[in-house]
Amino acid sequence: MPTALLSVYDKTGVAELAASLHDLGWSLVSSGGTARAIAEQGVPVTDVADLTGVPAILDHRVVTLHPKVHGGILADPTSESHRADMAEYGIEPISLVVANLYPFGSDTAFEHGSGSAVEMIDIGGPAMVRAAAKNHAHVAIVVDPSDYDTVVADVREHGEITLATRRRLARDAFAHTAAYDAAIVTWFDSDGGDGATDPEPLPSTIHLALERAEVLRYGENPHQQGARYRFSGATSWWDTMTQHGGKALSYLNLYDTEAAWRLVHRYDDPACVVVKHANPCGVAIGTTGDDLIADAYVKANACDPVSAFGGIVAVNRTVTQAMAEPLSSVFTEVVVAPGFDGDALETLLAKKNMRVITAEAPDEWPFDLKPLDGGFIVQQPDPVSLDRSTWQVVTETQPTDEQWDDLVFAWGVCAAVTSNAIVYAKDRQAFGIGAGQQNRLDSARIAADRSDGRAEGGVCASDAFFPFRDGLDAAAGAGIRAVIQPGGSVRDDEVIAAANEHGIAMVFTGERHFRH
Ligand SMILES: NC(=O)c1ncn([C@@H]2O[C@H](COP(=O)(O)O)[C@@H](O)[C@H]2O)c1NC=O
Repeated sequence: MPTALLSVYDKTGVAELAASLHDLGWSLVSSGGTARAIAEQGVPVTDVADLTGVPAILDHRVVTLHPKVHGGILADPTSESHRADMAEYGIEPISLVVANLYPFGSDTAFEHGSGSAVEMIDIGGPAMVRAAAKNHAHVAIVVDPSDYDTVVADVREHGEITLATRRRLARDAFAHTAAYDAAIVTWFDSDGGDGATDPEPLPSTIHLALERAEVLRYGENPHQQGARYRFSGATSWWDTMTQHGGKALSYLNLYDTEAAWRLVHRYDDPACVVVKHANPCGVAIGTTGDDLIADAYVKANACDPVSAFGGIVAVNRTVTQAMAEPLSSVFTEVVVAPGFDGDALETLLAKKNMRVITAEAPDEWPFDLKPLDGGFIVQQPDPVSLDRSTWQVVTETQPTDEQWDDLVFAWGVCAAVTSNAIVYAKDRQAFGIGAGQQNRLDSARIAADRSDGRAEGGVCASDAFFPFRDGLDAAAGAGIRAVIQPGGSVRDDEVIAAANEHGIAMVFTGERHFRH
């Protein structure tokens, strides 16, 4: 009669599994709480304390850590010396381990204070999981309740859990304990484990444990496979968002939607962002009329309607019917918002190719990783401050109140644009976004070209300093009256003099926002 050892934190389905195994002739051993859950269903089970002769001690820190348990899991029945040890110490073989761990890596575990978080570090569980996974030639290990049916089906069909299943389960088991340990390391790095040590922003090791959340139709191009992965055991707004019909999101939809969703959350006022190829091609704040979010959309779309075709639209307010109507006449891949009025949703869902998404605000992850041969280059994410208290006016001319509003707005947009980035804006509406050029002058030319005179009297934002006065002269030529940039060029004096010559107000933020 084969023996299964069951010791689970998440008791979902464990009594049903135990009942099935019992019906198939297995005997069952289980740790205290799990044994009770099984016995309550009338299934015979031996408490592990009766097997080891030692009760759970040290407040559950030592329960299954015993040679009779680990010997039973790790024994190789084909080994003569193992068989001799088993006979000498009265060890019975265990053919199946069902274990799931204290949920340390989950959001709930992090709600515990430091002291109780330590108690959420499972020791006996991982020891059993790793032991069974190591000995997968003879033992099956199940860490996920969704595998219970597979195990029962295997036993019914083959009289045992097949080697193929055992290998797959062992692989998943090691992935499970690796993710578990990664969560513990991350917890130490986030507050030093005791809340007293300053976390190191870029620690000596980074432990990524990712689980495939969805397989995508393809990657960036149809010949590349693509999938979305998330941190094991954690969820983000991507997991909680609701897609109201429409086709599945593609790899590029995910990438561009993230860019749009992040940028629109930079603003408190009703705002709309249109993104194409990860760069904004329209951004506006709603300022006029009864329906500010509709106003923001119409203005954002007007920035560059050619690029907005097939774009991603993000707003930071509920989508109204007044916004949905003009939006429905523009081919749009994705619209993402915190909510939709009922009639607006109906209007948009009538557009078969539009993916309509309700989502929560995005989170920030502590690392920004970019692949490099043999690893990644890692940095902290770029925090973009729109607080002007530390900014400095460096020209004789001071910005007017309206220009200040536009400068703050344009700085927020500019920091989300691929370098070199130049943004022309007026009345908190972007009119020209020059992105991704290898020289700043070309970005300025593109911004001026796209603005087509509409930013006259408005402002210009530059993600890095102007190395020469030519960019400033180009902005002046386009009728720009105020400029925001980090400053810090060896030719700042020359650039400031140019601004003074043109009677332009110029603000230095002291912070560069290159974006590659
Ligand atoms: N200390 C031990 O020997 C030990 N053995 C098993 N556990 C864990 O205890 C939980 C099950 O306990 P119970 O069956 O008493 O509810 C499982 O999450 C299992 O991983 C242990 N707990 C923590 O390390």
